[in-house]
Amino acid sequence: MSVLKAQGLGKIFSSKGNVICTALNDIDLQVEAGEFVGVMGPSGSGKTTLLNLLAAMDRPTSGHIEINGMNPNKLSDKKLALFRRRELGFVFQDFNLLDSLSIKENIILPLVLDGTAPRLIEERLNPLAEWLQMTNLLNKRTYEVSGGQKQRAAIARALINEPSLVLADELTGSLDSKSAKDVMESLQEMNVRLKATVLMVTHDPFSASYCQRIVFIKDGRIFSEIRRGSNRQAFFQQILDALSVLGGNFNDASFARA
Ligand SMILES: Nc1ncnc2c1ncn2[C@@H]1O[C@H](COP(=O)(O)OP(=O)(O)OP(=O)(O)O)[C@@H](O)[C@H]1O
Repeated sequence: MSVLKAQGLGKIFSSKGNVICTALNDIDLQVEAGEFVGVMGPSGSGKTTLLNLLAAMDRPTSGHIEINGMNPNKLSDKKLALFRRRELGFVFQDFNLLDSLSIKENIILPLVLDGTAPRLIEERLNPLAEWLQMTNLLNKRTYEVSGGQKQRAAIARALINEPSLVLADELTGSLDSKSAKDVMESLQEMNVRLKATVLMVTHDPFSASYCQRIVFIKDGRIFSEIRRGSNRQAFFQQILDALSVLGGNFNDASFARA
């Protein structure tokens, strides 16, 4: 079953009727339930624009999007806010945790905002905290944990309401290589255990090598796509090869750490 269907998606930025930039052009993208998909492309290729459209933070100028059978662009503002909270989970580069809350309070926030019963909150939180090795961090403040631990808390927050789709934007971009590895292993484990469907934008070939499929975009269009076999290291090499064909600027520092 497709969780995400984007068809003929286009985005033109314009001002006073003048086209400034065609950021996306005729993007067809389908993501199946339980898939872990990466989106890569050179700087300016349209990755953030695509993510903003899928997150319904911005509207396409052509084409349409369906997430779990719903077109977010047809929802009223109130229903759209609910849609984002229930159907989507977000993981950002800079964690977006609230410093005034504990790690536990941050993780359970989407359920608290939804008025979920405390017993159900605990039932959802406890296995997640255990799988993400966060049980002993739950009562800590955000400034008492490492960057990798913050990002694992953000992953738990994104998953706690069992969303249809998790959207991640450069989630390892602020982390050292050891923490990046921990975070990608955690996300992969959540993909396997919870069958979470994940779409992740990244510049980093190492992080991308945890995905099952990578879609490459260039100049706002889908350029190519590769699928992972059983071996992550071999996939890392495939990604490097695909990037060298694609051209553009990538994060060279990560190229050495398969
Ligand atoms: N609000 C905007 N107004 C005008 N042009 C925009 C706007 N947002 C993005 N663009 C342009 O759209 C194109 C795609 O930008 P986008 O930010 O999606 O690329 P990206 O692949 O995410 O780049 P990066 O990897 O550097 O973050 C670029 O040419 C950019 O300048």
